[in-house]
This record gives sequence, C-alpha cells and structure tokens, in this order.
Amino acid sequence: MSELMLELNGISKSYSRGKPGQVDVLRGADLNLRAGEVVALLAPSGGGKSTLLHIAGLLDTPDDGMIKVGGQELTGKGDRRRTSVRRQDIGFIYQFHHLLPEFSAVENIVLPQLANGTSQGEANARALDLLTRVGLESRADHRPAALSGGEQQRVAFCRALANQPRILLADEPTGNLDPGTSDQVFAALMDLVADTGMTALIATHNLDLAARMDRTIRLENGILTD
Ligand SMILES: Nc1ncnc2c1ncn2[C@@H]1O[C@H](COP(=O)(O)OP(=O)(O)OP(=O)(O)O)[C@@H](O)[C@H]1O
Repeated sequence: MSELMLELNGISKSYSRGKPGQVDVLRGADLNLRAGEVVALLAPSGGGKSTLLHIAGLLDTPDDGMIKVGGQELTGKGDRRRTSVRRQDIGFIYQFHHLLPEFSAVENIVLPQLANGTSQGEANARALDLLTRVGLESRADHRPAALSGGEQQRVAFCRALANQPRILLADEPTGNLDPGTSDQVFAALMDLVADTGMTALIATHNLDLAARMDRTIRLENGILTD
C-alpha cells in the first residue's frame, strides 16, 4: 500500500455562518488519496466541488476538520506555512486557463518557477520540455490570444506542473472545450500525470473521462462517497 499523499478528515464548511440563509456546503467530508492515484471527483452543479478543491489546495480553510499533505498535518498552521506547502506541493488547473495575456506560452510556464527560486535557464528548459510533451513546442513564443482554446488549456496544464507539485487539483479542466477537443486535451493531461507519477484529483461532469481514472468519488450532500 503506497503512502497517503492527501488526507482530508471531517471537513466542514458553511457560508454565511450563523445568519439566515446559511449554506452548509461540506458536512464532514473525508478523502484519502494515495501517492500516484488519479481520482475523478463527481459532483452536482453547486454541490461544493470548488469549495472542496480550494480547501484541499490550501487556498481556503475549513470551519472544521483536518488536512494532511504528504503526511504533514496542516490544520491550524499559519498562512506562511500553508502558502509554502501550496507553492511546492500543489498544482491547480481551472476550467478557464487564467494565463497571463501579455506573456508568451513559455513565459507563462517560466514565471511560477522563477517565483519559486529556479534559475532562468533551468526554468526555460523545463517549460520547453513540458510544452513538447503536450505537442506545443512550435507555439512556445505565442501569446495566449494566438492559441486555440485547447492549446491554451494545455499551456495551463504545463504551468500547473512547472514546479513539479506532488499533487494536482483540477476543477473541470476540459469543461469549456468542445467534446472532441476535450478528449484530446484530456488525453494530454492523463499522459502528463502518468509521466510524472503525480497524485491527482480531477473534478469533471464527464463520466467517460471519469472512467479513465483510477477511481471515482462522489460529493453529495456535503460528504464524499466511493
Ligand atoms: N463565498 C460564498 N459565499 C456564499 N455562498 C457561497 C460562496 N461560495 C460558494 N457558495 C455557495 O456554496 C455552494 C457550493 O459552491 P461551489 O462553488 O463549491 O460549488 P461547485 O460544486 O463548484 O459548483 P459548480 O459545479 O456550479 O461550479 C453553492 O450553493 C454556492 O452558491
């Protein structure tokens, strides 16, 4: 049995707490991801999937519950500690790419590495390697506006992986693409994940895509079930 890479235990989160209209989004959600597992997260719209991913990715804090990354307890740790674990260990992919429009594809992948202390030469080499792996080496110097939606999203995958995170969290990573493109781009993502041996939690509404992952978990009524 491989080690646990991400553990959530009894996670609860409500919005507008204590006020009329309080929304209890998570009600004691438990999740264990083993190192190298690729897991699909299925949830109804508005079911709390983004809230869960933000908490798992240390972007938001739960009202209650425990979070461990790589066996390290992070519950109640200060912002600096959480930010450092997030930068080193966690990569995010959103439904929309959020690439910086004034920078080229390669620069978008280099910048987070420079922010993490990697040298320019090393960062460039890694960015080009990642772009090659998703078939975009010839587009390295194009700005996002000059790329198709599928190409933009592949660049966003490369950026998420730039700092070699141990955990990848993706919120409907191919949700804004047409079905054909979504399939191709998703295959590129699965190849990248397999190559790097990363642990991944990928939210999708697409059952065909979910079936290509190691297992599926469902978020329903604020709890996670297999
Ligand atoms: N900051 C907030 N304040 C109040 N309510 C919020 C806030 N953020 C989210 N919610 C509510 O919490 C619920 C879950 O939101 P969340 O964004 O996690 O859902 P989701 O499953 O990602 O939705 P979708 O699939 O439609 O993107 C929704 O009912 C939403 O309206």
